[in-house]
Amino acid sequence: MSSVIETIQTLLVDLPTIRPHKLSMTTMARQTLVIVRMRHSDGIEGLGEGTTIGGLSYGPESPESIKRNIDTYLAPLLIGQPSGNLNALRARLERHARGNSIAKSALETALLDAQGKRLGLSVAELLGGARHDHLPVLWTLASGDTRKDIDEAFQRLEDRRHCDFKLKIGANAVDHDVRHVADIKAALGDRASVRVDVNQAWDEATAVRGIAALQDAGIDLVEQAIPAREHAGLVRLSQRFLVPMLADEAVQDARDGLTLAARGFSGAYALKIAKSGGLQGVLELAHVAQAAGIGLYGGTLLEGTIGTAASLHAWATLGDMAWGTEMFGPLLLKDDIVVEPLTYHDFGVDLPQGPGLGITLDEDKLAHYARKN
Ligand SMILES: O=C(O)C[C@H]1C=CC(=O)O1
Ligand SMILES: [Mn+2]
Repeated sequence: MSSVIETIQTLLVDLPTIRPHKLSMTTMARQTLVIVRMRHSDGIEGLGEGTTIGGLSYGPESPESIKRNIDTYLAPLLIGQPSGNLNALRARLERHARGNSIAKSALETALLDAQGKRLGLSVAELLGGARHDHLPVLWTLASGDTRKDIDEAFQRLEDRRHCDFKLKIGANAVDHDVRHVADIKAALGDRASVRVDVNQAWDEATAVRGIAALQDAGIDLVEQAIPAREHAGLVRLSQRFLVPMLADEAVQDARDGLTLAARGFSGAYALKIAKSGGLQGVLELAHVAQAAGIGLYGGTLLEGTIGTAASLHAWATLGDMAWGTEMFGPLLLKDDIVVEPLTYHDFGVDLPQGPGLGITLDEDKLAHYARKN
């Protein structure tokens, strides 16, 4: 008899960050991973992970709601179903549950991990094959202090860990933020690419003023300067400036990608498995972007190793990503819950090898960091 899904366990795992991570909407001192352990009747376990940033300040899903919605609504849709038909399972989740893209991504990751282990293929191989085994990774400077950010950037350059940097801005007045960014760019010069992420903090008039100054300062990319739903404004900004716009919160899935492209947006899309409900959904968005001549960027919701590995398997199947990736999530965390962490070197990260995600849980670490109530 072919395998069926038997149990789905969810765990909240709290890991401290190596330093406060200051975003426009909140400051993170820890990250909460929602870990999914999906057991199948053939004895195989699939691992998945869902994260968000800053509780509810980023989006409508919180770690607690992800866990609760999987336990109460999504897991019962999957339990007892055949393990191997991922397209049917994805359609079933879509038909019976709206939204909840982070929860769905965690589940689809666990399904793919199990299927890969079952067939002896990596997740990238299941998705058609990896075109890369080493992907570039930038680092986010977000200590909130210009001097500290500059020191951090030089350290990463020296260690050959990162040569592209993203600065999180939008929490302060625009002039203050622009000075902060310009000082960092001036210190780094041509040694590094510097980009900014405003996380929707500006209105369009502020964005016009801020982006003009950022462009003069030599910034390479401006991410989500205005609110997610202001597609028309984002199109105007992309047409007004030479510095390219990166759409993040504005594009969740392929449909958003198509709408924005059809309205005349140019620039790049931040791909995130969490926004698109999983690896298949995010690749659909990537293909729309490719068809529209829009650049690709491998994004993160600050996932730990499992979610980061899942994303890497998806990005590895794509051709060149014009803006690389930001799959540094595990490096922002003080500890890990896997036996073998990802390998970061030479300004990037290696695609994990082996069946499924290529990741093994460290049971002791998991037990230590898992929330007890
Ligand atoms: O891009 C975001 O909005 C989310 C995230 C990615 C890197 C980072 O520091 O925050
Ligand atoms: Mn962003």
